[in-house]
Amino acid sequence: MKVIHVSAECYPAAKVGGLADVVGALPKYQTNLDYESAVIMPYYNNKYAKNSKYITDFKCNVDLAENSFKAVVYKVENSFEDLGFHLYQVKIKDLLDRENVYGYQDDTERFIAFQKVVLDWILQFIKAPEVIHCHDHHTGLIPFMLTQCIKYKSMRGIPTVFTIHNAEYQGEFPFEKLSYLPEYDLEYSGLLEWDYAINPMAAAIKACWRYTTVSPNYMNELPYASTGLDWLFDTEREKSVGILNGIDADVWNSSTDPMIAKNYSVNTVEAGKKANKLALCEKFGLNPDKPLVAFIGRLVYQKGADIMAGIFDRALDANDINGLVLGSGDPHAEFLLNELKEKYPGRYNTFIGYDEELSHLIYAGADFLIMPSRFEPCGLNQLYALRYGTIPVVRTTGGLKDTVKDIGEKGGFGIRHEHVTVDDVALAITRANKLYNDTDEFKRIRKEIMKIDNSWENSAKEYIELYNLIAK
Ligand SMILES: Nc1ncnc2c1ncn2[C@@H]1O[C@H](COP(=O)(O)OP(=O)(O)O[C@H]2O[C@H](CO)[C@@H](O)[C@H](O)[C@H]2O)[C@@H](O)[C@H]1O
Repeated sequence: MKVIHVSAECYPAAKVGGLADVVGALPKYQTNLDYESAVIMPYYNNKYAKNSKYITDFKCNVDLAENSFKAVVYKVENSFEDLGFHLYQVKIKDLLDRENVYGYQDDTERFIAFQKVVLDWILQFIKAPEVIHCHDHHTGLIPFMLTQCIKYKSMRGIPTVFTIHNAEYQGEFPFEKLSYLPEYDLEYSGLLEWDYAINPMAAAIKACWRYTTVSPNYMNELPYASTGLDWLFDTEREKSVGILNGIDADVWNSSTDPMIAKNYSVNTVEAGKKANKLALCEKFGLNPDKPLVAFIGRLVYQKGADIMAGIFDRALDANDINGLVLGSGDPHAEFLLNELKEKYPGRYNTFIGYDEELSHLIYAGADFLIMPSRFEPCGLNQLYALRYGTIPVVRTTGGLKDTVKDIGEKGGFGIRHEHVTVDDVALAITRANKLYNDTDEFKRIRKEIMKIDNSWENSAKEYIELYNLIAK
C-alpha cells in the first residue's frame, strides 16, 4: 500500500455526511491511477458490518489509563474488488463497536483508542506506507503520535497529510486525559495544546507534514473564519493546499443509479427528470407541475437550519412553488419544518431522518437545490445536483463559491446569494422561480450543468502529486 487513509467514516461502511463520500471515493480513484490506496476506519455495529465478511489481519490490546481493551483489525473480504480499495476496520469491543459513528459521551476515548490501534497495526508492517493520510479531528492525534511518541519512533519518517473537512469540529478534551496517549517527552505538550485544552485539530495542523482543505476558497477563508484556530491557520499557511473535492461518478450517475425512479442522461434529461419528479411528488403529495425546491443535509447551524423553516415559509408565500426538506439534526429546526407542512398542504413537505435512497431521488426529481450555508468547506450536494440536472441555489462561501457560477455572470449556471438571511435566500428562490418560467433558458442550463466534469480524477491526481512531493 502506498497511502493509508484513516477516517471515522467511509461510504458505504458508515456515513454521517460528506466525509464518508470523500473517503469512499478518493482511494478508488487513486488506485485507478496506479497509486495503491487503503482505508482504515472503525468497525461499527451497523448494517454494513452485519452484511460483510471479515478476515482477521491483526490483534492487540489497547490501554486507556487503567483500562485495557481487546482490539482486532479486520480486512473486509473482497473490498478491493467491490469498492476499488482495501478496506480495514478496527473493532474495539465495548468501546468503538457501537451502532452510531458519533454522539457518545466517551467519543474522545473511542477515537484515541482507534488511532492507537491504527499506529500499532502499521508498526508491524514489513514495508511502511509512503504516506498516512488522516481525515478530520478524529484522526488528528496521529501526526503528533507519529512524530513524538517513543513507541512509534521507527515510523517518524512516514509523511502525514491531514485533510480538514470541517474546521468547526475540533475534538477538544481536557489535559486530565493526557495519560491516554503513549509516552512522549512532555516538553512537546505545546504541540497538543490550544486554548488550555488538548485540541486534536490544532495538534494535527502543527504536527502534520502538509494539511489540505477540501476547496481552495475554504483555505483562504480559514485564517478569518472564527473557528478559534484562525491564528494557527494563518501562521501554518505555508503547509496548506486547497484541493477541491470531486464526486464518485460511478455512484452518482443518473444513467445507472438504481435508487432513482427512471434513469436518464443529458439527451433524455427532460423525460428523465419529469418521471423522477412525478415519483417524488407522489410520495410527498406535491404538485409536479410546479417548480420543486429542495434541501438535503444535516440540520445544523452551518447549513442554515435555524432559518430553514423561515426561508421556505417566505419563499412559498411569495412564489407558486413546491418545497421539500430531507434532513435531521437540531430538534427545534425539525419541529418548525414539520409545522410548516400544515401551513402549506400539497405544496411543502419534510422528511426528518437519514435516507440515502431518498436523497438520490431528490437530486434526480427536484428542479432546484438550496444550500444556504454559513460556511461550506466544499459541499458535495451542489456537485450531485449539477450531475443530476438540478440547479443549485447557494450562498457565496467556501467551496460553493469555487463550484457554482451565478446565471448573472458569463457562462453562469446556478444562483448565488451573499447572506444567510430569510430575505436573501427567499429572494434567490424567487430568481430560481423566474428562471423556471423562462422555459428555454431553464432547459438549456439543465443540460449544460449535467456536462460539467466534477469527478475525482483531477483532484485524486493533485493529492498524489502532493504525496510525491513529501514522500521522497
Ligand atoms: N438526511 C440525509 N439523508 C440522506 N443523505 C444525506 C442526509 N443529510 C446529508 N446527506 C448526504 O450527506 C452528504 C453531505 O455532504 P456535504 O459535503 O454537503 O456536507 P457535510 O457537511 O456532511 O460534509 C463536510 O465534509 C464534506 C467532505 O469534504 C465537505 O464537502 C463539506 O463542505 C463539509 O461540511 C451528501 O452525500 C448528502 O446527500
